[in-house]
Order: sequence, then C-alpha cells, then structure tokens
Amino acid sequence: QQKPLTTNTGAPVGNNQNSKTAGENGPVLLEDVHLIEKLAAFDRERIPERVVHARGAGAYGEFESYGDFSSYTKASLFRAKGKKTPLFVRFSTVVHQQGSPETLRDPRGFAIKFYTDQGNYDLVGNNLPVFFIRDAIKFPDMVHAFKPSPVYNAQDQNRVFDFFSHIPEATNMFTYLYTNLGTPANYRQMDGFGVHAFKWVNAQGEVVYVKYKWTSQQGVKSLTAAEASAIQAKNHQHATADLYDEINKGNFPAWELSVQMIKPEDLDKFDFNPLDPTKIWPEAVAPSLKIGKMVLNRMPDNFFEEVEQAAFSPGTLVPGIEPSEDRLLQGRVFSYFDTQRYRLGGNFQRLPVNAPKVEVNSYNQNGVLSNRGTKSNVNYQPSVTQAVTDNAQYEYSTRTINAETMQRAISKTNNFAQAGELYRSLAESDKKHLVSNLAGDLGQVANKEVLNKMVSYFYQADADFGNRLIKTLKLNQKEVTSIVASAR
Ligand code: HEM
Repeated sequence: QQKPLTTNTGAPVGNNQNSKTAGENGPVLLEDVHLIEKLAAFDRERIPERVVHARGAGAYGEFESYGDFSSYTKASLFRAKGKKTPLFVRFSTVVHQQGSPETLRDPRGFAIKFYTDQGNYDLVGNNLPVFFIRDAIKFPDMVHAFKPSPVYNAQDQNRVFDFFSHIPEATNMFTYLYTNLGTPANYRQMDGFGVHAFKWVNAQGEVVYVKYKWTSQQGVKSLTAAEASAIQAKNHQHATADLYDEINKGNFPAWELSVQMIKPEDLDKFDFNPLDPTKIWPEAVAPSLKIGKMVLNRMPDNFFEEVEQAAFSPGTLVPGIEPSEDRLLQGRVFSYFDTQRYRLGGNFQRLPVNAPKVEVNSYNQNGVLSNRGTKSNVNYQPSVTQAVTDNAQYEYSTRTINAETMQRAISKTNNFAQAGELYRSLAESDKKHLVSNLAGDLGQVANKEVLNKMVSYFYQADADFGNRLIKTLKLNQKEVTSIVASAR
C-alpha cells in the first residue's frame, strides 16, 4: 500500500515535482513551504566528518564470553560462560576524507561498542598492535603532518617524514605499517588490537593491566602494493562492499578476543614500559588468554543514522574496566567525547546506535534536541527521595601516588628493539615488500637530513633493514651510520 508523501510536520504533499509560481513565466513563490522545507533540509544534510577515521563501515553482531572472568574484572559482560552481549562495530581508514580509497596504506580502525547490561563499553582499537606516539600532546601535530597540506591540500611525504624524523618511537609502528598489513585485503581478514594497556578491576578492588587482541577467524589477508593499486584503479570502496556482500550473504565474520595480563607490581620488570603504546607485550612475558568470540551478522539499514552518527570513545567504560596511566590513552579519554559533542551535539548518546540498552538515570538534562522523557520533579542529589542514587560498589579503583609532577618523556624509551625483532621475524618476501613499500614513500622526501634521520631509525632497529633501505634509496651509508653513532 502506498503511503502519502508528507512535509516534516506530517501534512500530505500535493505536488513534489513543480514549484508554485506566479504564472508560467512568473517567479517562484516563497509561500511554497514544501519547496522551502525541502531545500532547507537538503542544505543541512552534512555534518563535520570525523577529524580522523572519516571513512568507515559498520555492522551489528554479538559477543559471547568463553567463561567467568570475575576473578579479574567485575565487568558483567565477561561474567559467565556463554553470556551474550549485543554489539556494533565500525571499521575505518584513518587519514583521508570520507570518500577516499579504501586501498591506501593506513592503519585500520577497529571499534566495538558492547551494549552490556551495565551500560555501554567501547573498545576503540586498530588493526596494528602498536601506535606511532606515546603522548596525546603530540597527536594533533602528527595528524596535521599526515593530512593534506594546508596550502595545497594534498598529502605530502615531505611533511609526514619531516615530523616523524623527530619521533624515533614511531619506528615499531612504521615497521608494521609498511609491511602489507598496512593494506588489508578487506575489513574481515584483519586482526584488531586495543593497543593500550587498560585496567581490569575485580570486586575486591584488585587491579590487573590487560591488552586486548581480536583474532580474525577468516585469517589475515593483506594486499601487496601492486594488488592495492590494481584494485584502486577500478574500485575505491572495495572493503565496504566486501562487508555488505559477505554479511548479506550470510557469511558472518567472527573474531576471537584474547587478553594478556601484567600485574601492577610487575610493571617495572621489563626493558620496556608496559604502559607505552609503541610496544607490544611479548607472549613470553604475558601469555594470551582467550576470553570470547564476536560474530557480525547484520548490516545497518541506514548508513548516516547508524554508522556516520555512531560515536565510540575510550571513555565509554563499565565498572571493572578503567583506563591505564598510558599518556596517549589519557588524552583519548577526553578527546573523543569532546569531538562528538561538537560533531553530533551534546545529546549524541541518545541516538539509537549510541544509546545503551539499559535504562539511563542521571540528573543531566536538557540541551539541544533533548528527549530524555524525564518526569521526576527531583532533578538534583542529595534529596530525601533517594530515587536515583550512586552505589559505592561501582567506585573507581584507588591507587596511592607520591610523585613529583613533571613534563618529561618516559625513561624506558627503548625505541628500536621491538621493530628489529619484528623485522627479523618476517619471511624474506615480507622483508622485500616492507623495504620497497617504505622506500617508495621515503623516496619522495627531498630533504637529505630528514631521509638520513628516518633511515637511521630503521638501521638502529636492524642493520640489515637499514642497509637495504640505504641501498634502495641510494643513500650514503657513512652519513646514516654517523647519525646512528652520535645517537648512541
Ligand atoms: C591521543 C591519541 C588519539 C587521539 C587524540 C585520537 C582522537 C580521535 C578522534 C577525535 C576521533 C574521531 C572520533 C569521532 O569523531 O567520533 C578518533 C577516531 C578513532 N580513533 Fe583515535 N585518537 C588517538 C589515538 C588512537 C589510537 C591509539 C587508536 C587505536 C588504538 C585510535 C583509534 C580510533 C578509531 C578506531 C577511531 C574511529 C572510531 C569510529 O569508528 O567512529 N585512535 N580518534
């Protein structure tokens, strides 16, 4: 049965093809409210795209816990074997605009929103296990360097590596990014990582630090640079299309979730700082424990409403999961909510994709587009009514600190060792791809000082890695090794 076309106020529309005019050749009349409303709605269709991770695709699914992990965390989603929690995922590319090709070398965003029975929990990660920097204060500069030039609006490797020649801690991340893992075949065949350490807290208030990994049950498949270019020549949205095609076919992708744990008293026992997101935790020091499985089984009905307006934040936490002291994560806990209040408005958590499945009872109120439906006269606490009240069992964990306030880098920087281990673990063909992918971008850098400095970092990770880059880029080996020697 046909439905009547209506205005926004529900009145049936008589003519949606012809504006109301003063005669055949007369001007269009302002009193045609349907025309004016239609144009005004169109004029307001765009909202700011995400400042990073602008291009993405989302899907709904379910998480199933493999057991009862309450001895480590009071988070209810991990409390019983077989316990199911609905979720929404958004995969993304990072640097370029909403319409950019999905074949570009970039980390891939891997963000999950669990709709738990104690409120939403967001795990906002990437497909690579480490990050470029370790302090949020460097993030805006880093993104400016990666994004198109403010003058000529094109990405420029001169700007990228000018910045990174001052950031030796990015060496590990660059080594991952320039393997073919930097160009995943699609969103289903890649792993995901929480990257940071988080705190798990049990009912007794005991803390353990954890790192998360999602292991793709489809396997990991990456593209060579040649394969990525060939796809890009024909299709700039292959990863989004793949997700829709496979899930709509009933080929539901799955990932197993595992955690690694380190006790607070062990944090200082390693040659790296476990709170440093430029480092992995080797299995030898923190073995992985499988804790559950995610299956994606439904695509959203409307991209803008459910995917574009989805808002993930490392600050969306449930009792039993807290941020660690990781300096990058601490900045993220502020930045996401802040950008979402700007991008979507202060009541963004009321949108269906962002709203928790549990009742929300707070004394927060009003603002643009408020629809809380609050009926109580008591919009404050304390009150004799005690209608809605806080409960000490959900207090944050405590920690004793007796420290000097400071603005100093961490002491165990150890910028190169893990990059070297990663390089040496690669098969010869992967080493070749890494060197040619990296030399391809470094080869666009005109400034010799920047180039020598960048290569000196990879040389410090592994001399063979450095020498291959020196050879491919036709650099002077002495110039590079003298930078290495002066750094020691
Ligand atoms: C201090 C460091 C960082 C800052 C300040 C930062 C900031 C942001 C901002 C402002 C957004 C846009 C959010 C929105 O508009 O909804 C975003 C998106 C995102 N970030 Fe970060 N980010 C940082 C580091 C990271 C790291 C280390 C990871 C991975 C572990 C990451 C993963 C993501 C993902 C996956 C998204 C997209 C979420 C979505 O699909 O909507 N970011 N980030």
